[in-house]
Amino acid sequence: MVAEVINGKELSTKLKEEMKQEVDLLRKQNLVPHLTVVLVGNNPASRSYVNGKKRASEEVGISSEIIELPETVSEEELLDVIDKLNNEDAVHGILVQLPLPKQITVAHIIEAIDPRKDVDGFHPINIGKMMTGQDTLLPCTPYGILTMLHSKNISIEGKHAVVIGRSNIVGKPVGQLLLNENATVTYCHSRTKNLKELTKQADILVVAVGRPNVINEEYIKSGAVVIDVGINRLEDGTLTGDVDFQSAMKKASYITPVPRGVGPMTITSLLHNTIKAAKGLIK
Ligand SMILES: Nc1nc(=O)c2c([nH]1)NC[C@@H]1CN(c3ccc(C(=O)N[C@@H](CCC(=O)O)C(=O)O)cc3)C=[N+]21
Repeated sequence: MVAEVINGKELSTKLKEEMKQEVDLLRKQNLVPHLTVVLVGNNPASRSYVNGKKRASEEVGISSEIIELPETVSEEELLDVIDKLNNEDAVHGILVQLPLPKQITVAHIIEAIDPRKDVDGFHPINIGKMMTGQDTLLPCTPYGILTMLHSKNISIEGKHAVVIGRSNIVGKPVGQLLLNENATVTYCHSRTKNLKELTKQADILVVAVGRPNVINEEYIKSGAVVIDVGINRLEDGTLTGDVDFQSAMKKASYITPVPRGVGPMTITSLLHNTIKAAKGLIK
């Protein structure tokens, strides 16, 4: 079997065209969706991601701004910035780029964001709504992954989904979204003892480890759907996922590449959430 590649870049282009139409209509009603991104410090990867988000916003007509704060900013000062944005009616979405410097406790920042403006879907209220199956702003990477599966009409109900990774921003919520669509979900992580035994049972395998080449054909059941969430920058500057793509191609039915896979879909979800927040759909 040779897997079909799910091209996230192409899918995101198509979805951005649809969103542009919707934003054009909103603009005619004098509603200009606005995203504010807060960037702390000078991490080049963060800067590059933030620029990608701004560029994508412009493509669909969402207005966006980047607030840059120094690496030395205090938690109090950052909370102050968030408070102002919470109270600014023209700001519909607030995203604080992670990671943050160590003097700042991430949970304090996330909890300070108005849940209705939490376009990352990281606020505990939004996580709780997601867990209880209520409509809300969903975490961008997991939502992007579900959109990729839906785009290929890949059925989720009754399937065994194995998620490797248990971060709050990817592993845990992607498992929850798959469960919400009636998958049987297994979480694996660094303390899992029989990883290969478990991954070989997966109909849908989501790999969010953060290390290159941790999964190859030996870990994959024939015909499985393989979703690679890894973004690893190698020494020569190239990007690679967590999955050995060439090897996995031989076993999977569908596979997502890196780059041009999950990454662009994360940004597409952010735009979707910003439009949803602007429309005031989140109570
Ligand atoms: N508050 C917050 N929200 C985030 O959503 C968030 C974050 N912090 N911190 C960092 C991670 C990472 N992330 C990516 C988004 C797009 C690509 C992406 O578009 N990647 C392209 C390649 C881009 C390139 O060449 O550098 C691709 O995979 O094809 C990657 C990574 C969002 N994150």
